[in-house]
Amino acid sequence: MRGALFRPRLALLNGVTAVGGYLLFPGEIDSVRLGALFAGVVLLAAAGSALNQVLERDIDRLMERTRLRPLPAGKLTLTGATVAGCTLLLAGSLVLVLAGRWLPALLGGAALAWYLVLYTPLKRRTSLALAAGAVCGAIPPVIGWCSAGGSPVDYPVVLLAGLLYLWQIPHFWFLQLRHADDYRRAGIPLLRLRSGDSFPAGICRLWLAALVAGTLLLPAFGVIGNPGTVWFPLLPLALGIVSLVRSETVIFSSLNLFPLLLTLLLFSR
Ligand code: HEM
Ligand SMILES: CC(C)=CCC/C(C)=C/CC/C(C)=C/COP(=O)(O)OP(=O)(O)O
Repeated sequence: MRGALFRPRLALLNGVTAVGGYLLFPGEIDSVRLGALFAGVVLLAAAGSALNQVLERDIDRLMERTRLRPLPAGKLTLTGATVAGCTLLLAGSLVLVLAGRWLPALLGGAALAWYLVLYTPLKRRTSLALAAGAVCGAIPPVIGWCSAGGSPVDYPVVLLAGLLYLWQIPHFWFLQLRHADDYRRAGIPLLRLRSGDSFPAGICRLWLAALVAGTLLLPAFGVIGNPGTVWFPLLPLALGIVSLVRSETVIFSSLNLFPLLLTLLLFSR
């Protein structure tokens, strides 16, 4: 997906995590509202990707990983990418409003604003931008929970969003380990614990252990209920095994399954 303006896999997985938030809410499943929620979040996440690439077209040109994207590759004009992103932004917001409530659309707009106005500029200045960026990716399940009728501060969705927040840190760190030279070339600051050192993979694995521990809390708080609890131990077990693998590329690809597997467990509630 190195040349995708909308980064479809990232957008679809954000839609999946929004569905997870919807399924977590106790009550009847309204399939039309669920479909509108999924479509709305996917459209907003795709809009975010396109507008992020408009803002980052200069550094995307400098990195092997992103130089084939439509803007640096000259396949799309700046106006074309901006119009595409704004069109998806409007479409996604409209679909979320038509799904029946204003709050999900407001949360979606807030997540995009946070991503484009805060995270994207901050990323050029400090490696701690990641802590801000992870807020964006933790919002889709809250959108789903609110679309089902819940409040953003209900503890089950706070726990689910908190776990997704935790997951995004190693999700990015293992990518950063693989593309460190790319990021240095683009002048993007990377987290280092001591000046000059490259980032120790050990910290990433320690964080994965924390993610396993956080995942184990889900049944304790009733987030995963029967019959999901029968299958549940497979998730932290798989996560624990992945964290022992040597290849950072394999860990990055395997970690991308985490939000999907978590949502499947919520389907089985
Ligand atoms: C702090 C938050 C996040 C950061 C910094 C981040 C960073 C990245 C980066 C840099 C890539 C590589 C993209 C490329 O090379 O084109 C990527 C890929 C990906 N991200 Fe994230 N991401 C974040 C949050 C999320 C969230 C919330 C999701 C979904 C729930 C997600 C799902 C994915 C997927 C599925 C890929 C693989 C895309 C592909 O290969 O096409 N990410 N992420
Ligand atoms: C509901 C809704 C719209 C939620 C927002 C979901 C969203 C856009 C999550 C992605 C978060 C993120 C920081 C991606 C990486 O961008 P990057 O610029 O670091 O990646 P890059 O280097 O590949 O461009």
